[in-house]
Amino acid sequence: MASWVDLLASVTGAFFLYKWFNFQHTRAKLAHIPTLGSDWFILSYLDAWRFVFKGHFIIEEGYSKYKGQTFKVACHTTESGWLVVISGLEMVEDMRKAPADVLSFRGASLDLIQTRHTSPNNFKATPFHIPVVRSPLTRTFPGRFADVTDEIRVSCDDWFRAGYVDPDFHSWLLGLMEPSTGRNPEYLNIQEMWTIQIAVAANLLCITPDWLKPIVGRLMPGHASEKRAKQILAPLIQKRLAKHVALGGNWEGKPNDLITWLIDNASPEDLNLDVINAKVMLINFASIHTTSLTSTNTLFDLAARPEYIAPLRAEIEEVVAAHGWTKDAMARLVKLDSFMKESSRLGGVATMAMRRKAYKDFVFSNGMVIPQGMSVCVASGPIQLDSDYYEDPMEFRGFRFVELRGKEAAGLESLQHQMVSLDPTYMLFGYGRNACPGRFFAVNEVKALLAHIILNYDFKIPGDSRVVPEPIWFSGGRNSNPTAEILFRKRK
Ligand code: HEM
Repeated sequence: MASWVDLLASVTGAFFLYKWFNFQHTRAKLAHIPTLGSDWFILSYLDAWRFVFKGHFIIEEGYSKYKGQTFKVACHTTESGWLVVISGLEMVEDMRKAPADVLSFRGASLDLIQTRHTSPNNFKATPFHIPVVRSPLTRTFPGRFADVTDEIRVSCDDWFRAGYVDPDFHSWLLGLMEPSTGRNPEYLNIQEMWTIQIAVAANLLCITPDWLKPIVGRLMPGHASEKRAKQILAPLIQKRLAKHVALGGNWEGKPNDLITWLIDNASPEDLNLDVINAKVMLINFASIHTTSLTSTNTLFDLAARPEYIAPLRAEIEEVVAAHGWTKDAMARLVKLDSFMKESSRLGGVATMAMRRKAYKDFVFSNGMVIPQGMSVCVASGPIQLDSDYYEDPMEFRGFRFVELRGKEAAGLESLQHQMVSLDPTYMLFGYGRNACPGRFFAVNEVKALLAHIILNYDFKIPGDSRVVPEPIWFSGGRNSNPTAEILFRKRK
């Protein structure tokens, strides 16, 4: 009779055989695309781990070898285990024009975030949060700009009293617009941690065998956080749902906030507490860390280049004196916009953009084929540092974009060279139909936060250093160094 050891050895052997067969099958499909690293079974698995910690170097190396073409890297966060990287602007345009049912943002995100297991409520629901961000949120915030700046003032006072910066105000702004719940420290902490919990769980799930994922997924702390957030928001959401059902879309005193917009845009199947709560969390997921990283990166770049502080302060003082703390004033802060954009061009939040999954075979105009089931992205980081697109690309020129606007006589209303504009040579917000719908809100929010800090605080890197602390890279994502410090002092 076979012992347990024999049985275990057979199951393990069968599992590896299955993995090996799958690997060979995928390798054959992608044989026409050069590999950066090894395309042998075990070695490519090790390369996928190397990508987690050295992804940005690997993408840079691929770009310098295959600029204008395509290469592939081993990667845990795709279904196939490979990520195809493109680098030519013509190919970027092909991707932009590809229909969503051929190259899918949602397909790539479901793999990347492992949504089926990390947040089943978001997985089951339709993506109705996207039109909510694109339309009512973006339309409403200019008229609510006083709320935005008030929240920034309150948050800055709290942070600097506490002695550290914890940019959390988004939950109140986006999620609730009701200070009693939105400023609830437990809720803010849950929402902030959820983003990290989902990112960690997704990476773990990507290397978990498929049959184990439902079990491992359920054990992840993100589920408990979503449940607790739901308990906190339940009274608010349920009251609104009840009114919506009883009185329809229009009732007296209906608040103009995210929960209302989500309820108004949800289909009948999505109109329930679980889904509305999950959508609030998802929108905060998309906005909290991206916005705080962008603000933090810009602050470090500015603290390391104090010569920019005086001209930026002068611009803010002049514009705010004439136009107050309004959305209109933010549009006039052209130097600050340029500085923020230059900071993101050289740093940003990731070295790749436009990750899509091919739901059908996709053929680029140069004949290159991405087979169905494979994931593809753009080497946006190296493109942003390429001398073909930027003069002296490695030099930090804070007013680079405002000078370009001046040269081309682009008026205030022109989006050209502004941080929100979409451009294949600047992909902080992605490109094409899935480009970030929250970018208008995000840029204005970051600008208002930085303008407030620049006007009200003196700041510097300890020891008057002019060196920006090294960022921490993870799977091609760029995070500010968590041990780095900036010293702040309230201006007299
Ligand atoms: C500086 C801050 C932000 C950055 C750098 C950023 C960046 C991005 C990027 C790169 C994408 C993917 C685009 C693509 O693949 O083409 C994206 C998508 C998205 N962002 Fe943002 N984002 C920011 C702030 C926000 C904010 C504040 C919100 C909400 C108010 C938001 C909501 C979304 C949503 C819902 C999507 C998914 C779009 C879709 O599925 O079509 N983002 N963002």
